[in-house]
Amino acid sequence: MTESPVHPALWPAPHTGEAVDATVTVPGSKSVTNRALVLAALAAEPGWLRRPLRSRDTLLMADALRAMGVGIEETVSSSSSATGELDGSGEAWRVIPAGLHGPATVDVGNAGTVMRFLPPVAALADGPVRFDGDPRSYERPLGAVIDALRTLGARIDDDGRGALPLTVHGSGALDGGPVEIDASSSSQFVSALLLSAPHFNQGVEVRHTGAVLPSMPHILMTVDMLRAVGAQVDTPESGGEPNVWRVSPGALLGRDLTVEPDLSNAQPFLAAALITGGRVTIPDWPERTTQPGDALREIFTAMGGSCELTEQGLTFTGSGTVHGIDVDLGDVGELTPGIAAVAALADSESVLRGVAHLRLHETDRLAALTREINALGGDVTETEDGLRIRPRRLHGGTFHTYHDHRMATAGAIIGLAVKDVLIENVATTAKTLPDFPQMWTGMLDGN
Ligand SMILES: O=C(O)C1=C[C@@H](OP(=O)(O)O)[C@@H](O)[C@H](O)C1
Ligand SMILES: C=C(OP(=O)(O)O)C(=O)O
Repeated sequence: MTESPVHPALWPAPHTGEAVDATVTVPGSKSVTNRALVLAALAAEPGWLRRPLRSRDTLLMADALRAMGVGIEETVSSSSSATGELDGSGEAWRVIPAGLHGPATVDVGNAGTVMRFLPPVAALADGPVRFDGDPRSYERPLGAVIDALRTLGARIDDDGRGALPLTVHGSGALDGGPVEIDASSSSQFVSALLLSAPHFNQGVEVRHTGAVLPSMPHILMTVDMLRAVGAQVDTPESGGEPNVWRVSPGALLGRDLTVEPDLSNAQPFLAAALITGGRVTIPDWPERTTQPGDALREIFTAMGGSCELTEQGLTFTGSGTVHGIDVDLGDVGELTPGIAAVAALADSESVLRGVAHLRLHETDRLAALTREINALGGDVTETEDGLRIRPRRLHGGTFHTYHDHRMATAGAIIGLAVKDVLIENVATTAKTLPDFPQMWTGMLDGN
């Protein structure tokens, strides 16, 4: 772990001895919103994005596309926004595609989706696009995307480390064609190349050469969303070769898309029902989805409790006991911090497998979870590809978050069951869920 705990603000995590009983409306999916923005920006006609997530990661994506010339306007139902700024008051974004222009500057923050999905878009711009971001963005893997784009015809200046900061010198078009890529450290490498590929002269054929490929549902999300805007995509699931995806060149439709709630952001609220033996309903839980958070129905049921999907949404009911679990989370890695928090409160040991790549997420999540749960009296050890968690009686203390939104929500889960837990820099949840503290206290008030 390279970062040290720095932020002074400490948030007393709400604690309760009672079963929670609440309905929690969760804002839109980060992953869907940021894909939809890219695809709408590349479409041949304007489109709508309804109930988009407004959070740091998605506002950075919107700002970056705007910097390259795309129109993104906030609309409200009764009157239109005076300035067109994305101030969060509107209900939908209207995306008006335009020729992509440089020079432009893109701040990726610490958003994996922005730092991976946009360099291929920038390669289509007619001038240089400079990418920079938070200190952690310099450490997150990007070299495979840079190399792949060079193979496909792009000119990119970086400092030779295969990471940010960098400049993509867009020339208005990209050849495209076949490319090999090792995406074992992030599925976002594959998604990035596929999303822009309808605009490459020859489309793309992406061949993953690595030993493992994490977060497969997120690649399926990319493929589904591409097809929904008219792209032709051949995949291993549609009878193609294993680990090979092909996208044909072609125009994309402007669509009217309503974004599903972010099921990974629903996780802490479902966890609250599980660990307090309570009940939480998440409205608008989709019947079918590619979001990895849907796996929580199975995982949290195996850890105790039950769930029911009705017209009201997904209701999860805790049984009053929490069991440990032995599970491969390779497909659903972003759920690991929340599952680790619940596992620390369980009645038996857990082993979380298949998530070595989490060492390169917002922070080294395996090290951060181990250090912070153990600082509260826990017994967590890192394995080669995950965590072994032996539940212990935990005590209060400061839970550091390392600029990682999911560390903050993991700490809040523990604080619900353990008195006097202080979350350092809970504001880091703004990456994907700016209202988290209010939503969390609202849940305890039964809202
Ligand atoms: O494509 C996406 O929207 C995402 C893919 C996953 O990344 P990795 O494959 O790097 O884990 C996931 O963890 C991240 O939160 C979002
Ligand atoms: C890994 C995550 O984010 P990013 O999109 O920045 O990779 C996450 O949200 O858990």
